Amino acid sequence: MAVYTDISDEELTALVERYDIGTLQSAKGIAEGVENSNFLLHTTVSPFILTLYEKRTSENDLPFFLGLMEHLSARGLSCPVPVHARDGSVLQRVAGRPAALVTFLEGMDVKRPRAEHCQQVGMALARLHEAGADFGMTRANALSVDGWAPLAATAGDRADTVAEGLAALIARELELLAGSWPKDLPTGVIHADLFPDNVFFIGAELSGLIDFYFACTDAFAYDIAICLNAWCFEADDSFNVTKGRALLAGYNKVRALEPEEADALPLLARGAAMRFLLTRLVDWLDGPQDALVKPKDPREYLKRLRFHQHAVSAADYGYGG
Ligand SMILES: Nc1ncnc2c1ncn2[C@@H]1O[C@H](COP(=O)(O)OP(=O)(O)OP(=O)(O)O)[C@@H](O)[C@H]1O
Ligand SMILES: N[C@@H](CCO)C(=O)O
Repeated sequence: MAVYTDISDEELTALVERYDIGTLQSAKGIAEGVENSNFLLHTTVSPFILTLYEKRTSENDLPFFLGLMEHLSARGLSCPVPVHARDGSVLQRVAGRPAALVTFLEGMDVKRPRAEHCQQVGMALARLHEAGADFGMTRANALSVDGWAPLAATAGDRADTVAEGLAALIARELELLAGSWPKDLPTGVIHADLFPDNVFFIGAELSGLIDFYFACTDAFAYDIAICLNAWCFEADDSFNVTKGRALLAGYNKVRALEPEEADALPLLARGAAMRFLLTRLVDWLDGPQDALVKPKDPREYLKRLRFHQHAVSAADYGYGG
């Protein structure tokens, strides 16, 4: 589940009254997600999503995330849009937490993505990168190469309880990544967490993107590398090059990859696997012991990392083929 904070009926009614969105008819907590508390509200006008931001989403970053959704939507990208209260504000405080109401996006995530889904994700990612080009705010990526060593230190030798030799593997890998991480690739706004649960489809058509709470300013190609990790591996941990080819071709159709971006893909994919391995590892070891929030398995990303360690060029991901 992801409802860490309960809200009283009185508080919800008072919240809805701050907006010009009709009167509240129903509210229910949403089970999916692990980061923040989400509620589906129905008013006499339409459905909305109310998010209460929990501890991993910094309040200082909320103007960036909410402003970005508004900006991308104004540029034609389908994503939730923050709703303005009567006084013009988008950020509220509910049950002691920072909160925002956003529009409801129709569609469903796909549980078993196929190549045609991957192609559409590639196109949507490139559109996001283009639509973000004139966004006026920036946010450093706290979960890029400089942020990984502190996560590894938090896990420490306890990593070996998750997989034999994992602590040493992480140490070696971090040294390599820190020494070779590319610094001059084209950058801009990236989503940074465009996993299948954050992309909605209606039938076979992509209907929109959600969950911009890791968005930041970083290399576009790193965002592609995250998607290759999240969309193109099979349940048996093998890389599906047909899906990789579809994702990269979809991206390239909208925004052509620079040669140096393609060359950097194996290393970026390796770093992206490390990022999710580390955040999952820390959550696995130290996350809330609430049986309702099931931590995601870090070992999935260890297996992906091993694939990337052996990749030599973008062709291994289906690029140019
Ligand atoms: N604008 C929206 N329209 C429709 N459904 C939404 C919207 N925002 C969130 N949801 C629903 O709420 C769920 C959780 O949202 P979200 O992924 O943003 O939460 P999270 O806690 O940040 O999760 P994650 O673990 O992916 O970081 C989604 O899977 C989706 O079902
Ligand atoms: N998408 C992340 C979790 C939420 O950011 C993961 O699968 O580890």
